[in-house]
This record gives sequence, C-alpha cells and structure tokens, in this order.
Amino acid sequence: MTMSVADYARECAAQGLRGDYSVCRADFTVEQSYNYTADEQAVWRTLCDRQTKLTKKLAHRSYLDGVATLGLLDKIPDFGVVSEKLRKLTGWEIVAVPGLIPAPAFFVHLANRRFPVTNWLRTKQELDYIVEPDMFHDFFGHVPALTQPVFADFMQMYGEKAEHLIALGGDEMISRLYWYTVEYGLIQEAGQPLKAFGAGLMSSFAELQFAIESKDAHHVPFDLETVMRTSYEIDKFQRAYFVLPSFDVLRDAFQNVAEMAAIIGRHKGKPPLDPAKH
Ligand SMILES: C[C@H](O)[C@H](O)[C@H]1CNc2nc(N)[nH]c(=O)c2N1
Ligand SMILES: N[C@@H](Cc1ccccc1)C(=O)O
Ligand SMILES: [Fe+2]
Repeated sequence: MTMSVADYARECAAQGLRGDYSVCRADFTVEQSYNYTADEQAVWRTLCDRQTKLTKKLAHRSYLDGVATLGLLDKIPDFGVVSEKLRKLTGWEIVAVPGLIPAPAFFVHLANRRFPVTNWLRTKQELDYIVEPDMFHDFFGHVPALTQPVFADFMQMYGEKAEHLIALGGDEMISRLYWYTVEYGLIQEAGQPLKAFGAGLMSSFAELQFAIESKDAHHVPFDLETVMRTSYEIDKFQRAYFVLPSFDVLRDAFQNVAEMAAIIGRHKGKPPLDPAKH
C-alpha cells in the first residue's frame, strides 16, 4: 500500500472530504456502527423511493436484476446482514469505510471480494447529487450488481488486474477506466434503448436523467485506449459518457491485459485528453 492512513486523513481533511479517517484500520476499513437517527432513516427512504422510480426506466438489466435479487431497500442496510446474504450468492461481502479511500487500497479490497461502502449518508439538502461517495451511492449504486455472478467475478478480476497494472505505473489510467465504466458508463445493446450502467448514475437523481435524456449530454462510443487517456472530475456532471455496446466488451478488455499494459506504456505520465473535446 502506497499511503498511510494518517497521511491520507490529512489530505482528505485538506480537500474538505467528510469522512473521519482517525479511526481507520490500515486497510482503511472501520466499524459500520449502526446508530442512525430517524432523520437519516427518512432520508434513506426518500432516496430509495425517488431513485427506484428512475432506475426502473433508465438502468441496464444487470442492475435491475441485482435489485430484484438483493430485495427490499426500506431502511439503512446493516452491512453484516447484507454481507451474509452476498456471501451465499456470490462470495462477496461489504466492509465499512469513512469515504473515498486511495485507489490501490480500494482495488485490494475488490481483489478479495470485499466492497467498501461509506458509513455515512448524504443530508436532505443533497438528495439529487453529492460530490463525494456516501453510503447511498456505494450501496444503492454498486451493491445490487454484486449479487449477479458474472458481474461479481468481473469486479474481483478488476481488482486483481488493477494491482498488476498499478505496479506498471497505470494508477491513473486504470482509475479512469473504472470511472468511465463502473461509475459512469452507459450501455446501448443492438436494437435497444440507451441505458445507464455506472453506479455514479444509479445514485444521482439529477445526473441519471441528464446522462440518458438530456440533449446536452455528450455520448462517445467506448474505446479502451481513449477511455484510459481521458481525465475526469468527481464533483461535476461528466463532460463525456462512454457508451458500451455490451457488458462483454468491457469484460473482454480484461482478457487481454497485455493490451492494457501496452497502453500504459505508451501514455503514462503524458497529459490526459479532455472529455469535452471527444
Ligand atoms: C478507482 C478509482 O480511483 C476510484 O475513484 C476509487 C477510489 N477510492 C474509492 N473509495 C471509495 N470508498 N469508494 C470508491 O468508489 C472509490 N473508488
Ligand atoms: N455524484 C454521485 C456520488 C459520487 C461521487 C463521486 C464518485 C462517485 C459517485 C451521487 O450523487 O450519487
Ligand atoms: Fe462508486
């Protein structure tokens, strides 16, 4: 691991991130500490109700199948209970973290079938969009698809390959690929309408509608090398959304790590491409 918890805590505080990193273990996990207020439970219910109406219409099947398997979302999840269910379905579990954690530590969790979920929730002033991942994003956005065996295996493989590619200097490029697919990817299968795939869209009332329905959303066909070279910002709507022709195209990219390693070799350290200019 490249960074100590103490150094990372200082960096996050300087950036105004909300998590309390003082209580982190070396792998950046904490206790969930299930003691949410009635107000927080009400925010959770509102978020789920509003967002479920949208995802039914705009989310890709892989996500909706996951929601059906995971079951009711009527109160803030107890991570222990959910982990027990996930372990039976796909061998995954969820672990609590204080918020964003460094990419290398994040990918080590994925490689071990542990998904990091933030232990605090956005406020009712942030129902539509929040600039850093909170529990609603991490849980509502990511966890449903982890009940689906194909996606569950893909996420573990992502973690494993990422460790290797980071060692080659690909930290930024492998994070961009994650960003523009797992977080903000769209899918349009042959003859089908455009659907949202990424978890950052599933958890945002405002950006999910923007990405799929707005004329101002910029849709770009998925291309591995272009994606790995394109910069992103976490605190605004994306300037470009990459459209996968199928989930298999993303999975297949990982079957050929030599190709990814070559892309890293060609572009590491170079200035990134601007998403607005694709
Ligand atoms: C892969 C990429 O760096 C990505 O932003 C990672 C980093 N750290 C994270 N940390 C948390 N808690 N949740 C996330 O989704 C991520 N994503
Ligand atoms: N913008 C997302 C949260 C998020 C922030 C940063 C990274 C990923 C997701 C939301 O509103 O739900
Ligand atoms: Fe995420």
